[in-house]
Amino acid sequence: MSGTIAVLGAGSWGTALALALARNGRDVRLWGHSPEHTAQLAADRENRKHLPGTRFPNTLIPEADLHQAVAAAADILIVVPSHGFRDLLERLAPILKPSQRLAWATKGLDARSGQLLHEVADELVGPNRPLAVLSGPSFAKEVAQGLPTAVTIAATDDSFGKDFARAFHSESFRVYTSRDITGVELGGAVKNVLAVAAGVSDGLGFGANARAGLITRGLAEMMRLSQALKADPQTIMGLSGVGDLILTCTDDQSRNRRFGLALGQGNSIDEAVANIGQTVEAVRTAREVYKLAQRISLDMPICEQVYYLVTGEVDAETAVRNLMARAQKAEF
Ligand SMILES: NC(=O)C1=CN([C@@H]2O[C@H](COP(=O)(O)OP(=O)(O)OC[C@H]3O[C@@H](n4cnc5c(N)ncnc54)[C@H](O)[C@@H]3O)[C@@H](O)[C@H]2O)C=CC1
Ligand SMILES: O=C(CO)COP(=O)(O)O
Repeated sequence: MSGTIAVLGAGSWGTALALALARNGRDVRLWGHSPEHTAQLAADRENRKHLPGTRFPNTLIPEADLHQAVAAAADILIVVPSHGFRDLLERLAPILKPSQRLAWATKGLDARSGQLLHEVADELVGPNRPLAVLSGPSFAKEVAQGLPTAVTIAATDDSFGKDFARAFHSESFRVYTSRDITGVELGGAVKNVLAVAAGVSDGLGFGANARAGLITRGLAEMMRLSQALKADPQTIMGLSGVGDLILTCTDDQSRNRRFGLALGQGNSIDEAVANIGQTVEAVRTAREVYKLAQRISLDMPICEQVYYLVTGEVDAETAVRNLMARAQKAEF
């Protein structure tokens, strides 16, 4: 990755990643789907409105026009919420050049088909285009502030993986490479669902034992799903699996955890989503993970109860009772 990188998606994560790339000496075009928001970013290069103290380097250029952002770029990084991933790829398909490689930092599954995002990318802009995913324990605000962070980049193509990692890698942003796209994507999607469960438990005041139990049994569900989909179990023990699971289940910067906390404290789904005011991926991902587990007859009881919660079929206390009432079984 030596030329300009187009970061498509100017929410908190796209902006933080654009900052990380630009600070690392890369030319970046940052496209957002709201022209007003992009204009505001261009007018406020000190980033005072969103995150004071995170000035945009001169090499970071907000761009309201998708075609211009893509035309200027050697490679593309998508950072829109998962519900916008397929639509954006459909817009990109006719304008991407064959030489442009495609990466994303979106966490979730395709809401229309339940597919993993690399399957959607392969279908819409493949089949031979190098693809990569960036994931791991990384709150946008901390990355934007330049605080130490470690993530994983999994790529279909070793040279793309290495180039993309190099574009980000710095003293404050450590990037590990992987070939296991499926495992990295699964970890990033499922941890959001489990963070809701951890939040619910804490919102109900269940304490530290319950939280640690949920994280550990949640990890077992993540592992089971990754094995069923032929991902590498080691990936689940890495940054994009257990690393992000711990981060998201234990720190209130997580929107998914805060969503669960709000439900545990008796708020409705709509109230919780409105109060957070940003993307809460698990509201959709819980549905997709549930359907996937059903399709392949996989036991994922915590994810299942989160699905019943987000579809309004149970309340927080019933979800917990349902989990605790399960038959006794061997741990492994
Ligand atoms: N914020 C974080 O700390 C991290 C977020 N992520 C992931 O990054 C993705 C994006 O999340 P955030 O930037 O945090 O969300 P955000 O809520 O901060 O911003 C989302 C942005 O996407 C735009 N948007 C909404 N619908 C869209 C569509 N259909 N097409 C294009 N753009 C659309 C919104 O205008 C907004 O600017 C999610 O999948 C999230 O899980 C991953 C790691 C860290
Ligand atoms: O993925 C994240 C950190 O790695 C952000 O989590 P939330 O979307 O729950 O805020």
